[in-house]
Amino acid sequence: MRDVLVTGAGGQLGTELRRARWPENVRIVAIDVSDLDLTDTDAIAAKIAEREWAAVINGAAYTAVDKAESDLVTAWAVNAMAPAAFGKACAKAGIPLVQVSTDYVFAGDKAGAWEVDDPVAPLGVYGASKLGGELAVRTSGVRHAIVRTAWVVSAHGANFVKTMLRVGATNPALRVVADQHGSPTSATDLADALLTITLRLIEDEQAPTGTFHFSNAGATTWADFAREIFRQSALRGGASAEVEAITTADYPTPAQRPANSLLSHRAIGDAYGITPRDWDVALSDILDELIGASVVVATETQV
Ligand SMILES: NC(=O)C1=CN([C@@H]2O[C@H](COP(=O)(O)OP(=O)(O)OC[C@H]3O[C@@H](n4cnc5c(N)ncnc54)[C@H](OP(=O)(O)O)[C@@H]3O)[C@@H](O)[C@H]2O)C=CC1
Ligand SMILES: Cc1cn([C@H]2C[C@H](O)[C@@H](COP(=O)(O)OP(=O)(O)O[C@H]3O[C@@H](C)C(=O)[C@@H](O)[C@H]3O)O2)c(=O)[nH]c1=O
Ligand SMILES: [Mg+2]
Repeated sequence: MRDVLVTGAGGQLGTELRRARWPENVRIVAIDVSDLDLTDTDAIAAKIAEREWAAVINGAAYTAVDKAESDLVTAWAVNAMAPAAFGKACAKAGIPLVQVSTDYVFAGDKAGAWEVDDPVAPLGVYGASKLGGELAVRTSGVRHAIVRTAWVVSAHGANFVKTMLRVGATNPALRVVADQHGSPTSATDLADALLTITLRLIEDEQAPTGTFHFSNAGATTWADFAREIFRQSALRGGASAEVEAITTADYPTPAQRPANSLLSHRAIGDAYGITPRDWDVALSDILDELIGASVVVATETQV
């Protein structure tokens, strides 16, 4: 049996990694803060030394983007120091580390999709702390894959889809920013991609390492994403609301966010043959789980 340690067990990604179709000889040991507090770097080293792990997927993070602006010590502890500790401990144990990172390492000022080696320039504490985690993993000497993703959504945990459905249930109209561009990512699809990468890293010492991008395919804005959520929700008899397109300036937040978050899939396609499906198709699976499958109304003539 190969044991794979997964942090962030109760998060969006951790939940989907637990549900993913791992081979029978792989056991997922998913842990949360009660098993291991990631601000305790000694405890991280002890957890890795505890047994012979096959690999580690660090799916936990401090993901409250606005809160991080005023809580930077905790954000840096979880997002940078913990990956550093995992990098060091996994290098010592000779096992691969899969670290998850974010589009928010980029400034968002590029016209096209961000390539893995494009210059990073985070706009806020969350992005900077995640970049710190990337740099620490890269310089730890561990065999690693850093997978940047963006706009992660799922039927579980806190995310934009669930926020829209909750707020849309009691409000006829919502104001949503229309000048931030990106691709939503189903946590289920991200988990599948990480499964592929992790298994290759376990099985093959020569498996591709380095930095990769994964999101679902297709570009949208938060406003158009919200519209599609309500369109598909209404088809299922769920909440619906009008979406008023606003600018980032109309929606002030503590943290600045990138205007363009689009991630290129070139590296992950070349190295691992992973080609993501369209984001609106992935969204449909999430709404099936949250609301139920779409109702097909039969138009029968009553006699
Ligand atoms: N969500 C998104 O839109 C995006 C996420 N990412 C990255 O993807 C990865 C997965 O994110 P996602 O699943 O959405 O995040 P979630 O916020 O859903 O889950 C994060 C998990 O990390 C845990 N965690 C936080 N602090 C600690 C700590 N001190 N010790 C142990 N566990 C802790 C949380 O536990 P608890 O809830 O108990 O605090 C939670 O289970 C992260 O690396 C994130 O940075 C990248 C781009 C977009
Ligand atoms: C709820 C709401 C949000 N917005 C805006 C704010 C923001 O620009 C955008 C999305 O809101 P969120 O709160 O989901 O944004 P945010 O938490 O910044 O999402 C980010 O999380 C981190 C962890 C990442 O790594 C990123 O990839 C990204 O997914 O929509 C509105 O315009 N209207 C609204 O009613
Ligand atoms: Mg958020």
